[in-house]
Amino acid sequence: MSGTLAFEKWEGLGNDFVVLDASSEDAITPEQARALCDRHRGIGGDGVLLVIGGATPRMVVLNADGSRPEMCGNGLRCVAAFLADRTGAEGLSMVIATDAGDKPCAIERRREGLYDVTVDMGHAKMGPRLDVEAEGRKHGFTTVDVGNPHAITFEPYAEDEIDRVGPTVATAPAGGINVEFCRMLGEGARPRIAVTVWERGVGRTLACGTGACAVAAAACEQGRAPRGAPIEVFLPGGPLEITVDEARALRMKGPARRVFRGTWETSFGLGPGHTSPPSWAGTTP
Ligand SMILES: N[C@@H](CCC[C@H](N)C(=O)O)C(=O)O
Repeated sequence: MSGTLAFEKWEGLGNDFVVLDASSEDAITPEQARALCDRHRGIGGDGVLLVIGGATPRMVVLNADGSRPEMCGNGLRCVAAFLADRTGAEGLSMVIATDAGDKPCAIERRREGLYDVTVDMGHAKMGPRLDVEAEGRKHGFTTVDVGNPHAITFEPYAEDEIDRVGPTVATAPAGGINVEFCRMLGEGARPRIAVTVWERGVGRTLACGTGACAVAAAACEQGRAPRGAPIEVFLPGGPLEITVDEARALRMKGPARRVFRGTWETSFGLGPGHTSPPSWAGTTP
């Protein structure tokens, strides 16, 4: 079966997604998500974001490997901007439902197709220490759940070591985990943290919004950063501003940008819940 798939491509700090209007959660299969994310034979992306309309719109995330995580911070900013983009409003607030709960978002339009989005990400939950054997030694990680799971280290790691240790840690616990390798750049009143991410179901990405939140929460917990003040988390794709309050409530602020719109002549067929609204099919900005 073949069909035409209308999509938008969005990115937040280089964490990039194929965004699709959908009328149900099973609009595409894991295999189709893998095909869409393929950087050589598909559109290319770190994941697919299904946007299911309704009084409270819903985001469903599929990683590039077709697995379904509970949450995606950069993806949520992209979905909020995708929805705001259609209204033409300069500023807008909305709640978006996710598998990790409802997330209030405030969207400001910077210019055509470029938005700043602030999200109340919910509360961080500190988890048990994770020890993983790799490269002949034990690697210790702090675990933090921000809707999806993260393993965090502030130990120094070389770039090539991250590529070897990252995948081992990401697949160590049942269900997998996202991995963040961190370095404090500045402490005190204006803390800054450099982070390299190895994402579950994707691999190295240029940024991870939930990862930045988890890192900020771990830094506060370990006394590396103060609560209640913005923490700058520098990812390879750029900075995110994260605030962690006394109750571990998280706020994330960062950009979301539409890269292009298009249609894809598919050869794999679409799931029963997929919709291609003619209003935005086939246009390129
Ligand atoms: N890049 C995302 C996280 C996407 C999901 C993650 N790979 C997982 O499996 O939990 C973000 O910006 O948060």
